[in-house]
Amino acid sequence: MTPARRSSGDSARPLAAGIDSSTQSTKVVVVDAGTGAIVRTGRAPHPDTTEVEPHRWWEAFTAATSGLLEGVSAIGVGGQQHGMVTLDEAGEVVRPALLWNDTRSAQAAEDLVGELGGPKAWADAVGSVPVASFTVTKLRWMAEHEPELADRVRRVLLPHDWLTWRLLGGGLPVTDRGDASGTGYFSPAQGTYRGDLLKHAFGGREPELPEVLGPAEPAGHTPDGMLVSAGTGDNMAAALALGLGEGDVVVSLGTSGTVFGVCETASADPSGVIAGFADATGRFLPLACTLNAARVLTATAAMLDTDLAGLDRLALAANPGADGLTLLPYLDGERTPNLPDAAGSLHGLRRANMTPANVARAAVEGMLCGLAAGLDAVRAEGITVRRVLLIGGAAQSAAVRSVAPTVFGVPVVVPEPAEFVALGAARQAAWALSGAGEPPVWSGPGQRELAEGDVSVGEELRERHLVLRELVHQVAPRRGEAR
Ligand SMILES: Nc1ncnc2c1ncn2[C@@H]1O[C@H](COP(=O)(O)OP(=O)(O)O)[C@@H](O)[C@H]1O
Ligand SMILES: O=C(CO)[C@@H](O)[C@H](O)COP(=O)(O)O
Repeated sequence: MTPARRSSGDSARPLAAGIDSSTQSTKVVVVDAGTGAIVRTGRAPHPDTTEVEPHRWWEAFTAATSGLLEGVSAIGVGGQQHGMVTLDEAGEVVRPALLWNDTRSAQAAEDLVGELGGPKAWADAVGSVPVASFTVTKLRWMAEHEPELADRVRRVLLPHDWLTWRLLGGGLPVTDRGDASGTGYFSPAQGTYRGDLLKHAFGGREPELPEVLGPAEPAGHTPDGMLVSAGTGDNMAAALALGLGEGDVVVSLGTSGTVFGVCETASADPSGVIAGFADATGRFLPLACTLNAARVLTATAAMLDTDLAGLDRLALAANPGADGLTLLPYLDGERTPNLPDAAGSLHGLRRANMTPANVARAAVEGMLCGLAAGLDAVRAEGITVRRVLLIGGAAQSAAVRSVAPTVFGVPVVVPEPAEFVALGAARQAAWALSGAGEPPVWSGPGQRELAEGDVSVGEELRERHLVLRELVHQVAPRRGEAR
């Protein structure tokens, strides 16, 4: 049946919707497609686990969009990267999706890197050296641990691919080069899948993969006529919303901590620190990702028997440097550096400095120092860091805003309002709707520049972080030390 198309003529000002289906929740923005002005917003939580039944994302999407999509002409989905969604012959989910932050495939990652020529060969082939986050390692894990289930898999999708496919009401799944570049079986430089790597990883099985659409290519229409854009990964969507210029580097503090900029050439970092992703406009998005960001603050607040506002108050009451306390927050293991089995450390304790305020401060400083190391890695890729754009849930924290300029050592701005993944997905949808060669020009977000940091304190904090990191490297379980 031909869907009833909603043309932009249905109303004087067409609306576009953007979805952010990230680790902890689904967020929705509905905007004026011409200006980007926000008209409506919604959100709904996701389960707090590292394997999730994809239908739970659909439930969250349904709840978050309830009553919001009336009159919307186009919709796009930005999703958490890397998650493994497996479908059988009938399009049913074979097993719950393994998310980017599920580290069970760490050994599979090491094995794959060793089997197929080592880190440089992987970086050259797919732009990244796979760690447990990457889809290809999850497929290897499944082939080894759940071979009967693996035999049933006919298609492999990413979270945003699956949601887009559900929005379209079925048919052949699609993706975009941004999200595809996080699989470990797609070459961002060539713009093609590496079916040979997928087949090897998945024990000789050759599941079908979604077609890779161009940045503004429509994926189709929903049964009731909304245009659906290709969608992309959440970091790529945020980059599209922010319209990054020369010298702009984003630090996103969600469940993951990410550091990225946009450039014209593909990255291939054999150290594995930088993932050489593609972006959502036809360019590239070198990115460093830590496993421990916003949740370091929620976990520390819980330990101190307070809430996030209380944690802010404590951290701001402490001296810079937390009187010598250093927290290395590998609370869920770590991805960068690749220490999936490591644990966190609190170092430098003395009777005089063991206060809740110092622990709160050390948590904020420790989380940010991990991202400062990511900034150095992005610089090493040739990206100029003139200023940091601070986004993600934990960018709302007053303590984070106070400490970030010191730790990063460059000017830091906080763009407002906050939901840039959803806004980027909406911008992509508006772009696909317009049929134009370039994304719509929206007035950029309001920006607040944070007060300048203290250069010498910043240097000392980063140095302390690196020293503790070296110590932890020496005692961390050996498997994680390969890179
Ligand atoms: N004021 C705040 N201070 C510190 N953390 C915050 C604050 N507001 C939200 N967060 C944290 O931000 C996280 C959610 O951020 P978000 O970017 O939406 O994550 P994700 O995209 O991974 O789902 C949660 O862990 C939440 O506790
Ligand atoms: O794995 C990565 C990037 O490579 C993560 O950034 C995920 O894309 C999840 O993002 P958040 O939910 O933390 O925003």
